[in-house]
Amino acid sequence: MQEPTTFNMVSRLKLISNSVIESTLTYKELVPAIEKCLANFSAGKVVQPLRSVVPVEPHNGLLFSMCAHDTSEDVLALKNVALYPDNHKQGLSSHLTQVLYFQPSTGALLAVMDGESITAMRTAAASVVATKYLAKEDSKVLSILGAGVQAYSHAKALTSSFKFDKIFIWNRTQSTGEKFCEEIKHLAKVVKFCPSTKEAVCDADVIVTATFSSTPILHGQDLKESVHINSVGACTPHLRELDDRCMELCAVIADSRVSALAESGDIISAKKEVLCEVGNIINGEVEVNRTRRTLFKSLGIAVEDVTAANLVWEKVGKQQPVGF
Ligand SMILES: NC(=O)c1ccc[n+]([C@@H]2O[C@H](COP(=O)([O-])OP(=O)(O)OC[C@H]3O[C@@H](n4cnc5c(N)ncnc54)[C@H](O)[C@@H]3O)[C@@H](O)[C@H]2O)c1
Ligand SMILES: O=C(O)[C@@H]1CCCCN1
Repeated sequence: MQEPTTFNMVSRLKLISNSVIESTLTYKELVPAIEKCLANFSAGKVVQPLRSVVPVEPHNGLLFSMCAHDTSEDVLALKNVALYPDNHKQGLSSHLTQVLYFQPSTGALLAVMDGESITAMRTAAASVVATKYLAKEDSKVLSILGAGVQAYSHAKALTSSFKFDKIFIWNRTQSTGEKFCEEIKHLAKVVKFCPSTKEAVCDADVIVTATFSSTPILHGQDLKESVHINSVGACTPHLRELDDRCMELCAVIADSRVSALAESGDIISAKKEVLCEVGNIINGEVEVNRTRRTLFKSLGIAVEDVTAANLVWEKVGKQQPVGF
């Protein structure tokens, strides 16, 4: 009998497309699953090395490799992200990603999933969890800086979990920002484009920063006394979205302390302490005063992809015939 090898196992491999994933994942299921995995992560139940990053300098690209084993759920996966900010010029997404989903008991590859919606939705779900624990309960004004994939998933996820009366949008390119406002106008009574970040954030209770900026776009002097920020961009040491004053004013809570100290340009440049991980708050180990200024520094961690991929596998992967 022929021994199973990687190559003859390929005939049983499931390939799961983005359209299938988009119609499968819901925030209703994803948010509690992400909350649980962030709690598991901070309780030491996840084996996850710091992700590796290969710069592809001639093409202004970065190739990330992110792997984790959630030992309490026994789920194993690896995500690749090709981050090419200039891809838009060729009509391609700036993040091209795949998730490899393994059988933990044998290491056999069970599925290759398109990572686009997984990345968009699990990142927004993590921000929902942070907002649940860190923002004021009566938050009514949401501000989003950016109008790309993450801006959209955050608008959808945050409004599906909390009720905002007003959403203020700023984007570097005004026409894209206005188009984005039109797309999300059903999500709040008022959805308005603001020509400056100051106008967009000065009344905000919750702020999302989701851009490729390499210099600060959010300034501490523009923040209210009480505000919660989900900072999603600036995930490499040379990028910044928040100025030093903003970093000084906020208590910083990360998805992963190790990732934040190694990867966040805002934390590294401002030499800012990380108070705790969001998982420490979920696990009841740390209490944070919601009426002060709080900042969730989201780097994106592999266990979030592992969790989202597992939901996809449980809902459609097992049943799906081989191939797309
Ligand atoms: N924390 C996480 O888990 C996580 C996950 C995925 C993406 N990200 C990061 O979030 C950010 C947004 O990702 P996306 O998928 O929405 O990308 P996208 O390509 O869809 O959108 C990029 C946005 O950044 C804006 N932008 C580009 N250059 C800018 C500049 N110099 N100044 C200000 N704005 C600028 C664009 O106008 C657009 O609104 C990126 O930094 C990305 O790496 C983080
Ligand atoms: O966690 C992620 O999926 C992304 C990869 C690219 C950099 C930002 N974080």
